[in-house]
Amino acid sequence: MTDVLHAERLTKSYGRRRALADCTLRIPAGRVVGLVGPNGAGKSTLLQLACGLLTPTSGTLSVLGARPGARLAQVGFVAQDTPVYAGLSIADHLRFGAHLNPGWDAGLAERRIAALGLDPEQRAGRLSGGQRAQLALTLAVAKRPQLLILDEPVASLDPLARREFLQSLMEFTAEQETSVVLSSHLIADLERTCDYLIVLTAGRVQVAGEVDDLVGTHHRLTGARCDPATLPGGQELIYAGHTTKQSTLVVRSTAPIDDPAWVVESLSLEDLVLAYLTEAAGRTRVLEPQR
Ligand SMILES: Nc1ncnc2c1ncn2[C@@H]1O[C@H](COP(=O)(O)OP(=O)(O)OP(=O)(O)O)[C@@H](O)[C@H]1O
Repeated sequence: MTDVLHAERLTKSYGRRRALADCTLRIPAGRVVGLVGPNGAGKSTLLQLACGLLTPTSGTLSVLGARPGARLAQVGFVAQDTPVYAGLSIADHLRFGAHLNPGWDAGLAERRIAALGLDPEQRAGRLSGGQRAQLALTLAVAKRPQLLILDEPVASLDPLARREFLQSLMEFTAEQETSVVLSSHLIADLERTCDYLIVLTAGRVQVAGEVDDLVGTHHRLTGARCDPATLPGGQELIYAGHTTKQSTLVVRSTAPIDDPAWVVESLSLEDLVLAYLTEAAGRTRVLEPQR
């Protein structure tokens, strides 16, 4: 199956500001991909490049095997600010969607609006932020796209709506074999939903891969204070934190670690992401004991 997204040395600059730098990335089809990174990491830039809304400064990008924007009928996109037409009703939006999209699923759109308890005659401008996001998501999903790109889709939803939305997204993707790329700061949500993860910091891909592989190959080591430079070759250091007596390391290793000097633990996805983010942020790594 063709990769849904393939980037080679993809770079995007806004004037002198480099938002993405030399990103090389392959996202296989059929995954629900979580894209995480701190504010300003380049997530929206990458998603907008994938939709053809921005053009790369250098490097190449293909989406569903074609240039971005060439297969728009197969790509559903919800931008971070979930834009809708304030003066049009919900029903107008659905009619508009039916008119513009050859694969439109009117039944799905109507069922979703009814399940959300929304009045089809209500103007979009009168919806709450969360309801507006749900309308934008309904429009994207009813296209029955091969690839759904969601830029922080759950940010404005309340906790129950967030859980319900992610649940319906998982059901939809399982039924339709749709690939999804969604950015979020809510790692616990991604842990429940995603089977593929990309961590982006300062415009660079720090790690990308199947969630099960990532969780299986990252380990937390705790032991007497040491110099991480002494780690064996097969262990890639991701994070190191030290007190005067103790070191806590996060390492990536495909081989099991059976050194008796370490207490070895597995990491949750959230801890794994935080290890990359902490390291990339250059946080103080020497933690002296409190006096
Ligand atoms: N239109 C623009 N003009 C100039 N700089 C921009 C523009 N859009 C984004 N940037 C800059 O590019 C960098 C990446 O921004 P981007 O919006 O892609 O990050 P993000 O990871 O989506 O952030 P957030 O989590 O805050 O939404 C930031 O430094 C941002 O200031």
